[in-house]
Amino acid sequence: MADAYFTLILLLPLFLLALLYFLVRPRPVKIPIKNRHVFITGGSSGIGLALAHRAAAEGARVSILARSLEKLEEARNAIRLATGIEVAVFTADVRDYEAVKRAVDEAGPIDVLLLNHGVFVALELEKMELSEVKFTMDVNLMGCLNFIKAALPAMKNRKDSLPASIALVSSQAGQVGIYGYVAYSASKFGLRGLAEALQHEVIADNIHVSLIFPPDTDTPGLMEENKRKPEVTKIIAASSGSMKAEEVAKKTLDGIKCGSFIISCNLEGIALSLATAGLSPQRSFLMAFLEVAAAGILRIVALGMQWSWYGSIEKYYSQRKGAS
Ligand SMILES: NC(=O)C1=CN([C@@H]2O[C@H](COP(=O)(O)OP(=O)(O)OC[C@H]3O[C@@H](n4cnc5c(N)ncnc54)[C@H](OP(=O)(O)O)[C@@H]3O)[C@@H](O)[C@H]2O)C=CC1
Ligand SMILES: CCCCCCCCCCCCCCCC(=O)[C@@H](N)CO
Repeated sequence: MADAYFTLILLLPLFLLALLYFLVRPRPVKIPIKNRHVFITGGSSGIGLALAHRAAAEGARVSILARSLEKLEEARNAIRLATGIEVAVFTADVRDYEAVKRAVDEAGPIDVLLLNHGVFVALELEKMELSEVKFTMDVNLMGCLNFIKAALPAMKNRKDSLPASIALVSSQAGQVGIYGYVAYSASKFGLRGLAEALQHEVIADNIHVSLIFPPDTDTPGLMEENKRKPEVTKIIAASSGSMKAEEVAKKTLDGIKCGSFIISCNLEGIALSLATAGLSPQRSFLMAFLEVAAAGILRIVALGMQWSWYGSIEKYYSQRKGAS
């Protein structure tokens, strides 16, 4: 009897693995980037610039887009200096559909569309101007919709039969809401709904959607954000440490190349993605296995995180009361 139980406990995970192997959708895919057109928005700074460097070094034909031509040319020079490769630059504000359309038409059909542009201010909603809230939503969310709408027809009509990719840079603050990120989290959570629905619509065209969830990353954008960031936002964000832009760029390109729907960047990020797997698509039966096996325990860890974050918020407010 004890033996039978023992065998069952051993066999159960094997059955589960076998089941998940047949169950996971969409099916696994490999997306090459060498000799293909990789278009990166926000490619003049931070994570986008690191992505452009890396994609160029891996042999892709790279285009970068941002608002400031000056920063774009600086980026182009830096990439030429480091790799000897010439990237194409395009200026547009992602909020302006006509300008985006012109850039996309000029650049030619895209194989890997990397929507990385983004703006962020960490501030309580109460202290933010409504114009800043709208700006965040317009750039981070509408900017991606504008771009996809403009680029999709040519992406669908691409000549080769190779798989293509649309990748969106969200944030760990797009997986869990955090103090100071009411507007930002709204814009980044929005990308998830966008991505899940879009994957349904483009799977038949062999286009694969990825969502990237970086933690705090050392970039010019973060330096700027830190000037006004509430202390408690810093404490909560520190739960996931911080990364270099080059490390995030590596995880991102590796994830895109194997078609991962969700791309986490560090260990905390993997735990966060497992804990928030929900109904998102999963191509890897091994990740699916982890999602199923770890669900219960990760919910307890998540509740522990909230316990500690609410503790920080409580402390922050009692100190502020004491000070005034
Ligand atoms: N750094 C971090 O801690 C984290 C960042 N992220 C996300 O990663 C992405 C990149 O961040 P990061 O590298 O730090 O940002 P940076 O501020 O360093 O760079 C942002 C890039 O986006 C471009 N951009 C901004 N607004 C627009 C616009 N309206 N139209 C076109 N281009 C625009 C900027 O160029 P220009 O100003 O010339 O237009 C620049 O190239 C963002 O989506 C961000 O939300 C996610 C998690 C953590
Ligand atoms: C269940 C397991 C949980 C594991 C730990 C989870 C830790 C979450 C921390 C979230 C940090 C968010 C940083 C946002 C960075 C960002 O986007 C800004 N810098 C703006 O760019």
